[in-house]
Amino acid sequence: MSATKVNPDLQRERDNCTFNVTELTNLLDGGVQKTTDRKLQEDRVLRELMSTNDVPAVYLSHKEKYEAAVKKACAMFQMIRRLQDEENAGMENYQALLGGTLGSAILGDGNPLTLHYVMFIPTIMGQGTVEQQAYWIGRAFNLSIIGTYAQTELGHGTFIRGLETTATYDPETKEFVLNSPTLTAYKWWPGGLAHTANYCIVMAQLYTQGKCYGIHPFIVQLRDEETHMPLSGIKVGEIGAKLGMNGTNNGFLGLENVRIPRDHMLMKNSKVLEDGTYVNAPSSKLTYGTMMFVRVMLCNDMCNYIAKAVTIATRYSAIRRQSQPKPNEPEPQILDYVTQQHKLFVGIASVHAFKLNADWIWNMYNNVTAEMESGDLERLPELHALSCCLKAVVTADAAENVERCRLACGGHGYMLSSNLPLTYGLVTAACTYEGENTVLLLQTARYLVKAWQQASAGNSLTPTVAYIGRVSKGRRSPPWDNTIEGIVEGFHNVAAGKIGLCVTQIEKRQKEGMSYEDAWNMTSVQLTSASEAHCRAIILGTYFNETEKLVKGVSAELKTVMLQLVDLYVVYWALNRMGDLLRFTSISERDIEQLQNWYENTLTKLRINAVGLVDAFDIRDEILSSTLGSYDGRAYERLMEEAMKSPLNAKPVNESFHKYLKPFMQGKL
Ligand SMILES: Cc1cc2nc3c(=O)[nH]c(=O)nc-3n(C[C@H](O)[C@H](O)[C@H](O)COP(=O)(O)OP(=O)(O)OC[C@H]3O[C@@H](n4cnc5c(N)ncnc54)[C@H](O)[C@@H]3O)c2cc1C
Repeated sequence: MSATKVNPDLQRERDNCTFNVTELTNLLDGGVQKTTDRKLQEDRVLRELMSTNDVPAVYLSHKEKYEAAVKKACAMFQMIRRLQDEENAGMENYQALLGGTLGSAILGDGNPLTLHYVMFIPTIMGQGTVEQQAYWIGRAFNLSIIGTYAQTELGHGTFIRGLETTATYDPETKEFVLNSPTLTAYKWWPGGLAHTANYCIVMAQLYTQGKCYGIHPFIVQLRDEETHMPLSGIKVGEIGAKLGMNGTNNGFLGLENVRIPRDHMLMKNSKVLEDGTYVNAPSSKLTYGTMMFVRVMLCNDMCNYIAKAVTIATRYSAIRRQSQPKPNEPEPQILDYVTQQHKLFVGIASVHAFKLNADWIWNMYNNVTAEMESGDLERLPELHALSCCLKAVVTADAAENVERCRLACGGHGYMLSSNLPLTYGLVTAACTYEGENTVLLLQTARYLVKAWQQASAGNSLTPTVAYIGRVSKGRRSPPWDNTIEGIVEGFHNVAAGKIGLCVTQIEKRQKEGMSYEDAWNMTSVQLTSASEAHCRAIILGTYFNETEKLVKGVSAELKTVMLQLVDLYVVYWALNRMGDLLRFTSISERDIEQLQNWYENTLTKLRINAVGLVDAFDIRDEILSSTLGSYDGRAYERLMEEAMKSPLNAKPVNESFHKYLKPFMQGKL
């Protein structure tokens, strides 16, 4: 770590830490070797790609930001290409450079080439025939062509069947003709579409022999490979400035009689034959695998962003002193305020909880895939339901945690140089892309309602919803048990109780004459709440169970802290959802009082290790990119150094004084 002098308050925190920080770092990385590899990779990438003398990106214009992002993205992928050649490495280099750690250190506000790697190539691999893969993948992998993925339109995002772009087969020429029949049919959002990509996977309604066969993927060339000029019939551009991710070059696309060869339709699943005959393939489960992979990656990325935010806010809270609660005593570190601990420590625990949950669902995915190969599809809907709600809850919690960390830094957290606002921009976007969160929660709710109905009919349920069976049979909930296991059980009762109420409500509304759809819509606030409760129960239970396993192999000191984090997280959520627990369990006023004390005592126990816990995330200064969170704690010096980089500080008097202020002040304007 940094050799510069460390702020004495921060140093004291490190001296007082009760566990071995490196032991925890290794555990979080997945082993000593993985930590060593990660550090080596960081050394190499940062040495080559971080330029210290650039003007801070926040002072660039929108256009300059894009141009700088393209320059860095090219340097990044040039490096990956070399590393892949030298080491014959797997996907680790891509994962690190596209994600929330190294990727966001180099391109802090998004990467215009991300979609090429995370959507264009995987879609060709998942949905292209072997011949199509052979034709496209090589060129795509070495970036001879740059692609993106265009699904969302101006008029439709969630409702895919409502997309309006058409691809009509012309058997005369053996081509598809693509059109955007209306303004709302324009593709809108795809990353890299505006000025970066020259190819694109366009999702369009397939028409052949006069019939519509629904949404299918087509590879469309957008720009000339030499001049980069848009091809005839292609109307392409940028959608404009956004809350964040201003480096991703999100674009729009209109198509006017654009002709593409028949074999540019990705035909692994369904085909259109030369004469225009449509051949429907048996539904492929492969697309499901890609989706699971993306969602798990997203959960891991969210962990990285929360870890960053909470590292910044915790270190800053250790060096920041404010107020004087006891007369004649020095101002305390703001980390000593229990309200501050309440804001920060749940963020630290969330990183652990989400990491373990992401690993757990990934293992489950691999097991279910193995079952599928032997023809057993039983757990597929369960896995789908889980991945939907987990994505929704993790991204929403990540956004909440990052924003809370920003607020925890007071005014300085509002500075872009704290890197908290930019991090929020990246995280909150994930609440919308890869499935809008409310819509995902409602998808899980459909599964839960079905599970309730199956249980009521006496059928057995798959493991993650087995608890519904117990409650749906009307057994009284057991007496409240004020332990971690008891709280997790309580959350199961809340989830099952909420699902049961939703089912009752829907049935009642239908009996009163509502259609099922209207009854569903009328009940949807409760349905999303039930879905979230189900997810909370899973997250809490998994975090507890997986930590119990993990601590068997760690030192006694680390074990104590890891279990304290579990206590904190589970009790935090119990207090946070007290209304639900009161409604659906037999928790008493006395239990609540005990929980509140337990929570406050756990905050106090964790206080001494707060800095050690965020140090264990081992996020180096270049990746944190924050004036407030650096390892040495020189927040004030860095704030001033960054302020001096503002272009407004280049001259003592700004021209506007002579042009406007002075004449105005002297009454001449
Ligand atoms: C940063 C960013 C990057 C993106 N990148 C891409 C990309 O590369 N390629 C691409 O194709 N798209 C991309 N998207 C688009 C993204 O996938 C869509 O925005 C997303 O699917 C949501 O669709 P929408 O915007 O149409 O919202 P809508 O679906 O219109 O949602 C608006 C509101 O309506 C609600 N709603 C909608 N349907 C229902 C329902 N059935 N029940 C209850 N409520 C409902 C939602 O909950 C939400 O509150 C990106 C978006 C963002 C923000």
